[in-house]
Amino acid sequence: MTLSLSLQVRGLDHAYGPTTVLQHIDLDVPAGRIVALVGPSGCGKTTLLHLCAGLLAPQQGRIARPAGPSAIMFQQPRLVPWMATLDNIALGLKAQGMARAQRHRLAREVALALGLPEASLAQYPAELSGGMQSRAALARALVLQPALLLMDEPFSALDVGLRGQLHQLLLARQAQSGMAVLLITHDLMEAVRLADEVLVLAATPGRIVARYQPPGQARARGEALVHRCAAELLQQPEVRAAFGLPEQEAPDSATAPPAMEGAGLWLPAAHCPASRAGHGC
Ligand SMILES: Nc1ncnc2c1ncn2[C@@H]1O[C@H](COP(=O)(O)OP(=O)(O)OP(=O)(O)O)[C@@H](O)[C@H]1O
Repeated sequence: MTLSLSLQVRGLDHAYGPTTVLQHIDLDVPAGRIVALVGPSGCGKTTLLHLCAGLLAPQQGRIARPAGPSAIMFQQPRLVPWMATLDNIALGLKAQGMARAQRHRLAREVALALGLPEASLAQYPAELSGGMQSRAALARALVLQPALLLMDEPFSALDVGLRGQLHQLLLARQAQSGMAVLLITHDLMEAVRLADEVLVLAATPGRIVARYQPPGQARARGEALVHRCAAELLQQPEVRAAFGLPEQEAPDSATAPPAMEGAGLWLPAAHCPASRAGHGC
């Protein structure tokens, strides 16, 4: 099956002054897929997301974005404090010039689908819980029906239950809409739980050192499979080195566990040329 490409990055380098923070980044996020970018603090994840969003200009290399609208979701909800929740959610539609009644109708629809109570829509952000603010931020992004959704650790400040709920809501919406999602996370388990492809970024300079495709559809992945896949990924020397973990000792063949069933497809980045990335390499 040929997947139409939504986001394509080729040969991207970026430096802040004399310091190179991203080197030779190649990635594809096809429509209808979630690609997770995982790596240690400071490896350049946010810089890469900002380049993909057009918030920073590429210094070298090229980025092709989809023709449709893009939306970005940050770690903090970043709601406008003096606007009611409904107006916050409808903000992007207002910027597109949509009439007030229509944008409020669409914003209400998405907000309720994401579990925000009707009463919260007239409240100001300071009156909402942290979880409700995160739902509002997700609603503000989804109401735009983006062809591309860029997410910078949007769930990292949430408790495990709420994070799980928002994961499910994101997957359900994504399955309906066919948008492409680039998700940045520190959390390997979250990456394996949600993504069609996990890219591991190492630091200094930031570069992709491993590409991993967890098996099956994200919505069908159970916890046990997610744990097994994350463990498999963490056995790879490139991934361990990226996260500063010590090398693993060679397994004792007498006591080594059997090969993991249902595990995903892993390749070090060097064995996965850009031309094949995202296409079942
Ligand atoms: N505007 C800037 N000017 C100079 N250096 C910067 C700037 N923004 C980021 N950096 C540096 O670039 C490197 C990558 O930063 P970036 O925020 O992209 O990493 P990250 O992987 O998102 O980190 P974290 O996971 O901690 O958020 C870091 O060393 C950071 O200090």
